Amino acid sequence: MKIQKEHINKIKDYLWEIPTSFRPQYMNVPARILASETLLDEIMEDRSLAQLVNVASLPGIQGASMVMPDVHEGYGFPIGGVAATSYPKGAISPGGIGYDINCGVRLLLSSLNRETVQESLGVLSRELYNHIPSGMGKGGSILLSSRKMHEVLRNGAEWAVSQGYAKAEDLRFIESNGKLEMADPRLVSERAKQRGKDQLGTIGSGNHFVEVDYIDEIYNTNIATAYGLECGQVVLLIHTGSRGLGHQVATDHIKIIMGAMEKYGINVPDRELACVPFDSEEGQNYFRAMCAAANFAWCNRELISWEARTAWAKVFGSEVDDLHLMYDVAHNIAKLEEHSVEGKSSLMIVHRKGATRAFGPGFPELPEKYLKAGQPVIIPGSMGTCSYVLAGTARSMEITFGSCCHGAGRRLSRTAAKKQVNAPVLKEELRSRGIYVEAGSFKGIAEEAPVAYKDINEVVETVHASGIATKVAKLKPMVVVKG
Ligand SMILES: Nc1nc2c(ncn2[C@@H]2O[C@H](COP(=O)(O)O)[C@@H](O)[C@H]2O)c(=O)[nH]1
Ligand SMILES: [Mn+2]
Ligand SMILES: [Mn+2]
Repeated sequence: MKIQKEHINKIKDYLWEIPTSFRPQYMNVPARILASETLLDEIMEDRSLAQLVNVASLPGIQGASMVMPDVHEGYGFPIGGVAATSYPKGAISPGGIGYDINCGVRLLLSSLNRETVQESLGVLSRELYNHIPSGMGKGGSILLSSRKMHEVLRNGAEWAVSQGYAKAEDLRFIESNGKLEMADPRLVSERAKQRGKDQLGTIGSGNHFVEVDYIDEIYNTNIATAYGLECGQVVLLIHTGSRGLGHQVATDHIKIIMGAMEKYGINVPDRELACVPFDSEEGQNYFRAMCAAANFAWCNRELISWEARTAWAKVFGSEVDDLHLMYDVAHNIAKLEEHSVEGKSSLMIVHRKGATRAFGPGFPELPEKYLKAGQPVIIPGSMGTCSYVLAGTARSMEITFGSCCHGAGRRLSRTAAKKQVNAPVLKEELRSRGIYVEAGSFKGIAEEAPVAYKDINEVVETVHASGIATKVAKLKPMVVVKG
């Protein structure tokens, strides 16, 4: 089914809708798109909107099936999608979370400024590359026994603190404090545990990275001050998830859930939307395993922070107590949250797949110094353009179930990017612009070239103008370590 422009109604600036009358036989709610006119044209080039319409058929879906402006097609659900289902009988669908459970980003702040680090960038890029294992299947220095694996899966980032890899203060600056209480390590298969046992502290390949940026522009001084951001300040951005462990959890449970659908009489237009009632045995088993994998990812980003802090101290001196965690937020996850649809508030299962939580001011989980500002929303762009920090708003609660975009979003497939991009030339070009790239392969650089991604400025303008998040600061890259 190809979605054409005539199927889409404009609701207001930046908000579009495909009504249920488009596919009344299976759409339970309308499908909504948050995009500028330009981005909408780009979005229509792949299967994202057909997938968005399919998601509207999920049992128990509430309000609307939604996509953010960075949307592109994914496994069953589009990447950049949000779907909230009713608790406890609505659907839980692993495809709505993605294979890299709790892929996410964190931002750490240094006390150094752009000029101070300029001379050290070459050394810094090599030290970060040497301290942080990257690349497909690359293991780290920690080998988890099965007892320790259970502790990590149960306790998330807290485990890293308990072992002396991080200070307890980090935990306050992580979504859900880096730990989902419903995690049950017994529901994570032996195969998944085997895959993950040497993967803590590793970034993996492709789209994942560790990046040194400087703050190029501040848009909202009050919020920037609350977050501790200043113009010219050097910061570190980490993007990765739950590695092979999370992938195996998704693989195992998708198979189980596909097999169980018939029992619950569930029919969806695409097998990749496989789902079961949240309160079913299979639904609970997946959710609790997903929580465990999410905990593994938070612990992973904490361990990578430890490696980065070690490299940092080696380059800038151990007396510099630096790289304080500003915030860590997931973009592939399902959470139980209270939301309101047509004035009625209730508990929902919010699937965010390539979408960032963006809760507004006053959200009690936030550290006190962010309470007035709202939750930090960290949006990476690409290795050659820029990234952004935004703040969640009350408006996001009204229109996107407290969610925002998670990046620029792909516009070229990996294969197409490899055909178009000459990686050695790109690496040199970035170097001439002051950006040091360290990567395991030229193939990885080509796949992740800036041209492979949409215009991050346009994506961020869209979420800012639609009111779901407020622009706070723009970051520009100086060092990029890629898998
Ligand atoms: N600052 C950087 N941003 C990057 C880089 N490579 C990718 N990206 C952006 O991250 C998001 C994450 O998307 P995901 O779906 O892979 O989780 C992506 O949309 C890009 O905009 C980079 O090297 N640096
Ligand atoms: Mn990601
Ligand atoms: Mn990922």
